[in-house]
Amino acid sequence: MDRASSLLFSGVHVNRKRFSQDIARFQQAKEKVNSSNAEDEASLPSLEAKVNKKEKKRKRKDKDSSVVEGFSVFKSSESLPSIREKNALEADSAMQKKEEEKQIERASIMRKKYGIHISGHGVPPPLESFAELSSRYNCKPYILRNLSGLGFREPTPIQRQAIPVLLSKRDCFACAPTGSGKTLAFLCPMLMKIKPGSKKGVKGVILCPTRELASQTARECKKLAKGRKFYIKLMTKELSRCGDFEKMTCDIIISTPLRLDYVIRKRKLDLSRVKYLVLDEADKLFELGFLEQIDSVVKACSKTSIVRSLFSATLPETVEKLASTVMVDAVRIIIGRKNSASELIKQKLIFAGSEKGKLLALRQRFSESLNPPVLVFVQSKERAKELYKELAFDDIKADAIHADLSQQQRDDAVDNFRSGKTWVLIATDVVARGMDFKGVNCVINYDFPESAAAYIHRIGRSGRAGRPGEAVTLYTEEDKPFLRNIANVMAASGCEVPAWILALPKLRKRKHRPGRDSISVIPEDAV
Ligand SMILES: Nc1ncnc2c1ncn2[C@@H]1O[C@H](COP(=O)(O)OP(=O)(O)OP(=O)(O)O)[C@@H](O)[C@H]1O
Repeated sequence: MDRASSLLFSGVHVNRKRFSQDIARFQQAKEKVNSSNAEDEASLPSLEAKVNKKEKKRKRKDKDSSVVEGFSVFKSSESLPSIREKNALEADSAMQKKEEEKQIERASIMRKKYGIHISGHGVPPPLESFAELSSRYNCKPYILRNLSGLGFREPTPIQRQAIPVLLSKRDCFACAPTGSGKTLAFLCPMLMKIKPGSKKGVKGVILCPTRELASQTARECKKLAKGRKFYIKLMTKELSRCGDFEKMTCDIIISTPLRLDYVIRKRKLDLSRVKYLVLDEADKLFELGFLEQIDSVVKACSKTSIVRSLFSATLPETVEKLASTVMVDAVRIIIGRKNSASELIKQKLIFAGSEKGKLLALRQRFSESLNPPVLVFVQSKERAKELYKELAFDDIKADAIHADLSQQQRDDAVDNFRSGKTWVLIATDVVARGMDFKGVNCVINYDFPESAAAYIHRIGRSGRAGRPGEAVTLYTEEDKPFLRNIANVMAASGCEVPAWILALPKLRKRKHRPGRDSISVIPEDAV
């Protein structure tokens, strides 16, 4: 008996004969079941394979899920350091933010201390010292050596702010008092950013309104570049006419607008690689007489990444507006009060009544005290010649400089005044801007200046680089209505001005250039 039937019938006595048919039927059914079991067994490998496959799949799934789980576990077990990393990063950025805030605060304290006013976004902090040129901007040692050789111990306010702005390749408007070191403020970044001796053309252009100023700037540039093989060229008349610019190595060109415009028009010089363009005495350069030439130079300096800058002691809003059409995202830097005279200059107004009265007043002053070097400004070359003739009769070492002289004569007049051979230099406005005659003790406005800006620049020939200076302005009845403009400048720089002058009516007319009686009192045949 097989096991199933024995279990089914255990302990039960069955009459096999009586139930033989049922047993036979049961037997058939059992065989059927057995045969079907046998069939099932035959198909077992495939089923097992299926099960195995399923099992494998499950295991793989499990494995996969364990991988995923593992990964997530790994993630969560690795997330500790990552959280730490995140925290560290956050702490770092918080510290960085704090440091930035401190820097901003330090910068604003320094700006306050030095009277630096800025507008524009992301303006770099001012320099604390020249040494920062190395630490912050990787400046080559020769510049620091030259600065120290020139006796410049610390940067002036305009240098503190304009140098970082230009080094960060931002266009800029810079307005700072006369004699406050604007020249170095634009020369220094230019030399730092230009590779000397490149054969690829001019990289720096400086425009000045007069040949004298261009020549002075070229000399200053060479002093600062000493020790490096820079090719710095002053655009003289001869160079503009005969220079072969294609064969010439030239890193920096310093020129008046007229000369540079000439070579551009003659297609002698390619300025398309210029990286730095400086307009010194910018408000003068934006006057009608220069405008076309400036336009031609600005167009010729066509590099898109060019850095353009405007410098002057006087920058009227009209000029800023006009210039802003060619500037990109410019920073504006004002030192002290905009369009004001240097506070180092003691300013005086003297009423002389008439033209004759002016000559008397001048003679009297020179007889009482002549403290050379003295600069005397007149309004025209004719008047410069006349006054020179008058003073030549007195025992004064005087000379004159004006546009009727040859270039050589003008250079000699400047050199003799600089070296002390000339005590009194009679000049037109040709030397009113930018000229750095060291130690001019007094500026005398023999003829009333034509505008407040002209006044600021003229008197700014004294009181330079921290030294005190004096300015005397003679006026006649005719000049009285224009006194208020000058008096405002005087008052703004802390000089005393009579109340009646400040109460004079405002004038619409800006320029004052009246016809004046001749200075000469000496008969023509006596000369
Ligand atoms: N950091 C400095 N320390 C001492 N002297 C300096 C410094 N920088 C420039 N100077 C000197 O100051 C004098 C005036 O400088 P600069 O001619 O550049 O003045 P400026 O601001 O351009 O004046 P202006 O408006 O009349 O053109 C120069 O004799 C120059 O050598």
